[in-house]
Amino acid sequence: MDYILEVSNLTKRYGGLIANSGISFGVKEHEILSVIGPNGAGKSTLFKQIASFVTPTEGEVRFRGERISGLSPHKVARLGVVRTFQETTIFKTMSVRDNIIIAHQLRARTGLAGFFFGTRTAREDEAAFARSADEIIDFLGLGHQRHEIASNLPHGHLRALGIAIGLATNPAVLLLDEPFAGMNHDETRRAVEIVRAVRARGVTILLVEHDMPAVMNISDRIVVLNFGQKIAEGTPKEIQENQNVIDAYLGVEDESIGM
Ligand SMILES: Nc1ncnc2c1ncn2[C@@H]1O[C@H](COP(=O)(O)OP(=O)(O)OP(=O)(O)O)[C@@H](O)[C@H]1O
Repeated sequence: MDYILEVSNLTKRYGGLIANSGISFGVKEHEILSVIGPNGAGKSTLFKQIASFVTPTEGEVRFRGERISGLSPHKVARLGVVRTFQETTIFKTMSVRDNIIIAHQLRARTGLAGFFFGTRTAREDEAAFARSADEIIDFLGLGHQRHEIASNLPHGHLRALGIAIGLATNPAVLLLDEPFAGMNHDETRRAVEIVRAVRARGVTILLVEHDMPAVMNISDRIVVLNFGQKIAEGTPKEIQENQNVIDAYLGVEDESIGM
């Protein structure tokens, strides 16, 4: 089986604490794969290692067969593995459109300096980026907010802007960090549709999420972590019926696996 992304024996220790222990799995091209697990299970650590924000203690991540562990997050993003930017990396005082245009710089011929100082190549790039930004805005249904300052956006739209910024970097694999957190039912339904539409553009999607109904609805496959280890992997139905998973979630008050 050819995987677009392969996680092999990934282990991360923080002093005596083992945040991830010997985690292995593959991600198929164009699938939506969710990583779930109770609080502190090691999901964020796994994501940070895949996007190379954190270097593994042992093991490695391969993208299209090439080892990406140890490369800078910037390089990994350029190769096509992009973690959606947290709200903190959205420029709050800039418009939706300008935020997305700037995100295109990640794949630009010139650096940010050219963008700000107006070199010719940068000006050509900027026109192309503006067209692409408008296309992404329309695709994500953010048209009414195009010129809105990011800090004025309601929560759901801010999340959509995060996805838009991720898309602007033209990813092959998009890592979504709790894309449905803090959303009401309608916002979640819309966000699920957006994620599906992003996949339909040919993007492979990995997500960490606590909203179990949404995870069960959207995922092709699910990887379950508990205490830093992978305890299960399978389709939503297989995961819901897996005794190890049910046991891991028993006694956890604020989470359920949607049964
Ligand atoms: N930089 C760090 N230094 C020390 N310990 C860390 C660090 N990052 C994470 N940990 C620990 O590693 C374990 C796994 O944390 P992680 O954030 O990956 O879990 P999680 O499954 O994402 O949790 P949540 O669902 O609450 O976000 C936790 O015990 C956490 O305290």
